[in-house]
Amino acid sequence: MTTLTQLPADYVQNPHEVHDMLRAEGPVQEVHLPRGLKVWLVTRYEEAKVALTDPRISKDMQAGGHLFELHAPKEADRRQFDAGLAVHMLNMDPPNHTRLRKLVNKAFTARRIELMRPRVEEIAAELIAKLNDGDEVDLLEAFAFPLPITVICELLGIPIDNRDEFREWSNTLLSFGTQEQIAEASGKMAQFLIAHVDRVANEKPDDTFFSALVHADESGDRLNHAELVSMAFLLLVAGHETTVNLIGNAVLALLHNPDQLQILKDRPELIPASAEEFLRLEGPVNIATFRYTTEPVELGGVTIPADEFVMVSLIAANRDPEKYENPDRLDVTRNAGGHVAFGHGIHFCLGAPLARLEFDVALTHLLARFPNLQLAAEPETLVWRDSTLIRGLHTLPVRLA
Ligand code: HEM
Repeated sequence: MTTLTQLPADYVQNPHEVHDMLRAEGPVQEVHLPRGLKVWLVTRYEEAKVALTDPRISKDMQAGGHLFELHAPKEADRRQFDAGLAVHMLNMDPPNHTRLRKLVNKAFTARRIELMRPRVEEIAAELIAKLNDGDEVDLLEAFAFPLPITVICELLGIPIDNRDEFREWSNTLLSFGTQEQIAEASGKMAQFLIAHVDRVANEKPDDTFFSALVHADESGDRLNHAELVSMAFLLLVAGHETTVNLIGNAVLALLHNPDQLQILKDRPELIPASAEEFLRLEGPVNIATFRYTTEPVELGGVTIPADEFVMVSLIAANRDPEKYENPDRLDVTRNAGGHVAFGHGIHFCLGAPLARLEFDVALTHLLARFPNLQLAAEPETLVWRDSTLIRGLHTLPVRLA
C-alpha cells in the first residue's frame, strides 16, 4: 500500500524524487495529481508498456469525457478544450485512430523527413547567426523554440508571424490555467485554425504537406473539415511543446555534466544517437495523455476498476532501475534504446523522426558555434513548467562563448 496519495504541490519541480518513492512501493498507485484529479499512476517500465498497449485501456475521449466529473474535485483538473479541436487521433481508439493515422503516416516516415534536413539546417544556421559571443540569452526563446516552430508552421503552411500568439495559446492549454483561460485560448486557436483550413482549401493545391492533406483526392479516404482542424491543432501543439524541451533539457543536462559535454564536442558524430539518452533521461513528456479503463484491468498485481484514469509517467518508466543501470546518470554513450519517451504502441509519436532530426541539427550547430556555453543562472533558480504533461523549463539562461 502506498503512503503517498496526493502528489505534492511542487511535484513538477522535482518529479523524479516522487517517482522513485512511488516506484519503490509498486508499479502503479492510486494518487491525486497536484490539482486534485484522481488517477492510477504507472511508474515502472514494464507496466508502463503494458498500460500503453492494453486495448482495455482506452483513449476514446468522446466516450470517456464524463470521467473528469467523476474523478476531479470541483474546479480542479477538469479542462474542456474547444470541441472543434478534439477530433484528433490522440483522442481515439481503433478503428478511428487507424484511419486518421494512415492518412498522415506516409508524410512522417524517417525517409521523407530526412528530405527536410537541408531546410532544418538552414533555419538553425539563421538562428545561430543572430547570436554573438558573450551574449546572455534564454536559450529556449532564442534557439530551441523558434527552430521546431518554424519547421511545423512551414509544414502546415501557417504564416510564421502568428507564432507568438500560438505559443501563448498553446502554453495556456498545457499548463494549469482556469477553465476560463483554457476556454478562451482554445476558442481563439480553433477560430484561427478553421480560417486556416478554409484558406488552404480555397487556394490552388501545391505540393506542401498540409495542402496535399486538404486537397486529397476525393476518390480515396480523406479528412473532413473538423478532422483537418484537429489534425492541424495536434501537429501544431506537438511541434510547439516537445522538441523545444528535448533541446533545452539536453543542454541543461550537458551543462550539469561537463565530462559528457566534452565527449560530444570531441565526437560530434555521437550526437544523433545521443538523442535517445537525452530522451530517456529527461524526455519532454512526463505523464502521457489521458487513458482510462473500460473494464477492470489487472496491472502489475493491482486491479484497477472500470472507468478509472490510467496515467503513465514516461519519465518515471525511463528511470526504472530494473531497465536501466544507474538511471539518473547521463551517459551519452549508453544504449538507451527501448525508452518510452515517444510513447509505445499504436499512439507512438508520429513526429519522432522529425524530432530526432531537429535535435541532431540543433545540437550540432549549437556546440560547433558555442562550444563553451555556460549556464547563466544558479541551478536552483531554474523553474520547471507547471504541467504534468510537459517536462521543460520556463527559461534556460545561458552565456554564449
Ligand atoms: C522530442 C519531441 C517529441 C516527443 C518527446 C513526443 C512525444 C510523444 C508521445 C509520448 C506521444 C504519445 C502520447 C500518448 O500515448 O499518450 C506522442 C504522440 C504524437 N506525437 Fe509526438 N513527440 C515529440 C515531437 C513531435 C512532433 C515534432 C510532432 C509533429 C510533427 C509530433 C506529433 C505527434 C502526434 C501526431 C502524436 C499522436 C500519435 C497517435 O495518436 O497515433 N510529436 N508524441
